[in-house]
Amino acid sequence: MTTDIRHATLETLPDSEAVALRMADLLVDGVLAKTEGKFRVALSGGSTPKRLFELLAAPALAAKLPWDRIEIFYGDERHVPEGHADSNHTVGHATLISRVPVPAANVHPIPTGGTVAEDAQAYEKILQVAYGATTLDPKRPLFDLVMLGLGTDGHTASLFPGQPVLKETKAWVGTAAPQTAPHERVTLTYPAIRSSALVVFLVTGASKVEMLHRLRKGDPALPSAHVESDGRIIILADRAAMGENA
Ligand SMILES: O=C(O)[C@H](O)[C@@H](O)[C@H](O)[C@H](O)COP(=O)(O)O
Repeated sequence: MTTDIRHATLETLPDSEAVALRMADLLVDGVLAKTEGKFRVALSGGSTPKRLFELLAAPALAAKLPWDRIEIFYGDERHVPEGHADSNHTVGHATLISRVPVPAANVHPIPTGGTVAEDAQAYEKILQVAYGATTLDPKRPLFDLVMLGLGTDGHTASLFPGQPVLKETKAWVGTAAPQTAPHERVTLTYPAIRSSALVVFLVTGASKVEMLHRLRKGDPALPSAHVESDGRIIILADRAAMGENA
């Protein structure tokens, strides 16, 4: 049964550190509960997840995870050369991947060496090989966990307002050329995000108050409000994003 944003579970935490800790718990619980096959997680980009990545890389927590059974993907990527400071994989690699014993074969950065269209197609192929099929089955999610952020314009991943990729109903990966953010982008589409056991939005800080309020109401003007999951959706928000510290 597909979950839409109005049926998401909201958890309000005291601050961004508590949000990161709760996300880490959800990840550990999910990985340990998965008894067969690899746990496929799509990491979100931007600045919010950095603290989560640092927590997951901390020795005490890292030791709890069977890293050989975790496959790491990204929800989106800025179309910049490998190693560029603005790349989500540069951040993910520096703060998490380089610090934990996850096998290199389990890490799938979004390609950025070709044209943005070529790289989107290449990433879709990577996902299909990992999934073992080219058609998504609602009863068998592509991702065990999709982490998403929330932009101050209501975007998520690189599903930005007004972008043609918002209308994509078949492809798993698309491209975006946002006017309000740097770089062309490669992004998971709604169908790929929907193929998930759990979607978790991480929303922290006072700058997100308006968008979080509109997201929770399912405001159709927000690309993030069209996110669905074949599993569950959880919104982890701190008090600042809920406007409670005003
Ligand atoms: O590549 C990206 O930038 C992200 O995927 C994007 O969707 C991000 O999650 C939001 O813009 C929130 O960004 P912050 O966490 O920096 O507020």
